[in-house]
Amino acid sequence: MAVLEELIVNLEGIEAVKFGEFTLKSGLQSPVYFDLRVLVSHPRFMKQASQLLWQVRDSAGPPDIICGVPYTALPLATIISCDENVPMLIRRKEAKGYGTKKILEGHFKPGDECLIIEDVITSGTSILETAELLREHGLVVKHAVVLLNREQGGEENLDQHGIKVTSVCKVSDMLEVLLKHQRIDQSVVEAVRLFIQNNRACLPPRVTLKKSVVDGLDFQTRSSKMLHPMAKKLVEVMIGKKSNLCAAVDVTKTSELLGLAEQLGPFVCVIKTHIDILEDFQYERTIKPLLALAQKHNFLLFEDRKFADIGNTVSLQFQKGLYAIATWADLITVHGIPGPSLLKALEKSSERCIGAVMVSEMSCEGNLIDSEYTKKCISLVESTSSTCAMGVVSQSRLSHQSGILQFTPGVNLSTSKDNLSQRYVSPEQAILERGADIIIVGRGLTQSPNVEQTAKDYQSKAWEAYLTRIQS
Ligand SMILES: O=c1ccn([C@@H]2O[C@H](COP(=O)(O)O)[C@@H](O)[C@H]2O)c(=O)[nH]1
Repeated sequence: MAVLEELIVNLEGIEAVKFGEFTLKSGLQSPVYFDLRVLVSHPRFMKQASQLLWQVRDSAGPPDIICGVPYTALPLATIISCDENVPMLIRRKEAKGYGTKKILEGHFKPGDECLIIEDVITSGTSILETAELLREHGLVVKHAVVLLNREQGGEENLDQHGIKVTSVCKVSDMLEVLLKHQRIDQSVVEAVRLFIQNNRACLPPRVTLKKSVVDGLDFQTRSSKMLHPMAKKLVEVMIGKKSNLCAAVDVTKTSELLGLAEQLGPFVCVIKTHIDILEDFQYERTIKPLLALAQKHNFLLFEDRKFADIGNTVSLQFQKGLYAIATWADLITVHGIPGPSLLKALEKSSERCIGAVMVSEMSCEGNLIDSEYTKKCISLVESTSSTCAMGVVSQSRLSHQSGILQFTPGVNLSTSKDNLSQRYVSPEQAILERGADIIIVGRGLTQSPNVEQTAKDYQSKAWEAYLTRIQS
């Protein structure tokens, strides 16, 4: 008998899988019950299960580290760790209230790729919780291996969050093996199949958005609290055009930039540039026509320069050089690392009252920003909102001051990630769950075969989500 087949038969034998009538935690009546916790009493099967889990891991190669979802998968992960000589992390369910107060035990480096080990997957919630914690600590999570997939939607749910699930065994495989070995009859197989089919599990909605007074306020009302003139101007454009869509036009030719600005212009409130990626930049041929399009279609220009140096250097980078950003941009991104001196330098370097937007969280997986840094960025933005800062780039609602605008990148309707660790959510998730005021969409727009129609679609989805948020 093949190892998997033998294991399945033995799992039934030790009552890790039972058939009958069971009332689940949710109140549902189920014809099947899985309890893989009993595996710990059967070392031979534990070993078999661990070996099979390791064998099915993605062909991408060994991970840097593994982490079992507490508690049932912890011993399985431990066996794999020792047998395969791969380091392991322990995730606590609650942080210790004393000593190091750690929630993750073990040594790791940010950027290490961590494979999650789990016994059973239903909706994927437990794997997702573990993955989010690991990601918050800078680990990269792309794969999870599970012993038993209940085929109730967990695999698909996790795919939406950039996690590929590989399972040793699916419920349907298990049923076939047990039928073959006459451990169950056809009527049980049918009953379990029907139950699984009718009870696909959804992930609970993400609740990253801390309920904030800001959520219930419309842009008109918030405008009266905005201290920065550029914030007020942007909100006026947004209300006028019913658009909270910012297009990130990351292209390398001036003609492409201008062509896309012409197509996108009617649907967006802002066009964001990385002006230094243009191969043929010429102030006269690039900036002048871009400014004309901004005027024609009534959008603002946002240079995503992400300044991060000492005041004097930033002041030069802002005003001088080929790009002379201070002469044309309405908004500019900055990092918080240098502290208040950077904002002061910007404020003194232009009379145009350009709005600074601080990158306080990033969308890419494995970034090194932690919650302490984020908090410091927010207090800097809030304390300078009358003079320089008008908003933040973030993945969640961080400021509860209604005058601060939140820009959220990492939005795409057709994919959940790119191949360089960018992560995406939908416009609705960005606005309703993460608190975005303005969504930033790049390739979702610029690589569309029908730019205008796609822009219209993002614009209406984002505006509808904003209307839903202020009404709820
Ligand atoms: O955390 C961040 C900060 C900035 N960006 C910028 O947004 C766009 C996103 O482009 P997509 O094609 O939609 O991925 C891009 O210009 C980034 O520099 C971000 O993605 N994440």
